[in-house]
Amino acid sequence: MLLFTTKIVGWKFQSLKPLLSYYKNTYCLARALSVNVNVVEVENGLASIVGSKYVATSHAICEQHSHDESYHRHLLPSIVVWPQSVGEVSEVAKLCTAHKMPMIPFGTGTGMEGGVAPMGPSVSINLTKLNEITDLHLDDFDVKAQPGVTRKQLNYDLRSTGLWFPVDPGSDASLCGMAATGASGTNAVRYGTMKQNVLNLQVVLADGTILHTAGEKRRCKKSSAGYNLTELFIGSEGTLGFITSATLRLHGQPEMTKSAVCSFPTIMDAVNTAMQILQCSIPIARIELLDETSIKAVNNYSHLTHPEMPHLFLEFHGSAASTGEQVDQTAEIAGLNSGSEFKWAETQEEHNHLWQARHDLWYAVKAFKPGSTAISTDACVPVSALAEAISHSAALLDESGLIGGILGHVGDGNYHCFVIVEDDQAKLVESLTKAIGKKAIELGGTCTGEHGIGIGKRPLLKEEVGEKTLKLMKAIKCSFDPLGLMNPGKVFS
Ligand SMILES: Cc1cc2c(cc1C)N(C[C@H](O)[C@H](O)[C@H](O)COP(=O)(O)OP(=O)(O)OC[C@H]1O[C@@H](n3cnc4c(N)ncnc43)[C@H](O)[C@@H]1O)c1[nH]c(=O)[nH]c(=O)c1N2
Ligand SMILES: O=C(O)C(=O)Cc1ccccc1
Ligand SMILES: [Mn+2]
Repeated sequence: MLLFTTKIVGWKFQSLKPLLSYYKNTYCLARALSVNVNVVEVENGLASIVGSKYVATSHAICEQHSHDESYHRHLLPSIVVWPQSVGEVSEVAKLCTAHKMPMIPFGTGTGMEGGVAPMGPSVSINLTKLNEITDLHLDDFDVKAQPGVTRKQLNYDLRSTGLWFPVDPGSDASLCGMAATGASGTNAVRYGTMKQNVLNLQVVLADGTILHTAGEKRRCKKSSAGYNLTELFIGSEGTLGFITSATLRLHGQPEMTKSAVCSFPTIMDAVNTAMQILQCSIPIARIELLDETSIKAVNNYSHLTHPEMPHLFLEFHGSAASTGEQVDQTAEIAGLNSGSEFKWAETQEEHNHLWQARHDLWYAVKAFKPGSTAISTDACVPVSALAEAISHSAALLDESGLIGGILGHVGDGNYHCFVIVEDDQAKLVESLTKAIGKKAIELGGTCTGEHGIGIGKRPLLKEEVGEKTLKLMKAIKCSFDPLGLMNPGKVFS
């Protein structure tokens, strides 16, 4: 499929032969991308090329760029490049377009839906070398971050300003990758998802065009000026272009933070508590459901001793008076649903340990059976439908006989059902994830609240949005990327 047949000239190399026999096309692309490359090492038939503007890679590096945190495994990228500036991203895009070479933006590779996995010969474009935080406006609560900046890095840099960026997938993902997947996490119930927290994006299109989705320098909290191209890019999963900076909305650090856990006899008691907290409009900052299996995983992995029962992990933000009021109301609702007394994180260490354990749940789940595969669903329903959705998933899980459990950002109606599988159980998992996605759709929800469509949920997208809407989405994609070079095989088949 690759179109490079040009003669290789102007290269210094140690051994060309293995490369040519295996990866002739890759090699030609590398040459197209940079004229000053020195091949310093040849490993497993692939080139490790350093000392150039763009860096091509060894087999190990290609392997690293062939997958994210999910089970999806396809091909290795033909080559990996690290542009050092937005101009270089544009240059790479122009070259790829000239050679009709598919391009895959790579953030930190923490995605859960195979978004960075090549489906055919492709260039993986690692954006982490662009890692500046610029344009911090303390008075306006906004900041601009390049794609190499992660959420932890941003919050570390902001720590003495009184401001913070609250969207937190448990991973230390890149902020632009988070925009690309429409990420959220535990604080979204209070502070919103990436959709509510991005004011503008700089993007590079497949043909190399550089533009700002809301217009250059725009950083206002509202705008009615034309189409909302910023939101169009949020959740686009690298299929529309490269996000090369994100202008983000910041928030004031809460005056007071209180965290507690509460156990319940049944998962439904916990879910009903969450629903009632929201229906009473308590401005809770975090309300996370962990079923019995999730608690077992957390206890084992993070050395905690929670009773092996369904739990809500809770966090309250505000002044002493307002958190006190929120806590009293929440405790009353939990009590009415047979919830236990709250167990408080008394010190900063306990607080950090509690939330780190929650954020590490993915690794805790994987540690259940080392060497096996963990699979996660990501349904989201209107909060009033949460009890029905979760009891449906719990029943399916029970019937399947698989090791698995349920956890969720229940304040948003978003929950993950996870299972641990062996390789020969793929069919079983496929039917389980499909059934959970379909049920969420039937209840007015979505098959993905935060992880994206990626590879595995492409058939569900049609079911969710309908044929006409899907056709329009494809037409939009085509107007940004007429040759279909941006992350092909993702979102759409
Ligand atoms: C332990 C753990 C826990 C969680 C999660 C992961 C892990 C490992 N996640 C998922 C993940 O962290 C989330 O999807 C991030 O937004 C992915 O960001 P990366 O930078 O890693 O993108 P990654 O590199 O994985 O890419 C993801 C997709 O975005 C595209 N992309 C990346 N950077 C881009 C850019 N600059 N321009 C254009 N396209 C780009 C890629 O092409 C790909 O399609 C999550 N998520 C969540 O929402 N809530 C949660 O609770 C969690 N929890
Ligand atoms: O931790 C989360 O909220 C995630 O989105 C990742 C995840 C999914 C399923 C099981 C554990 C962690
Ligand atoms: Mn999640």
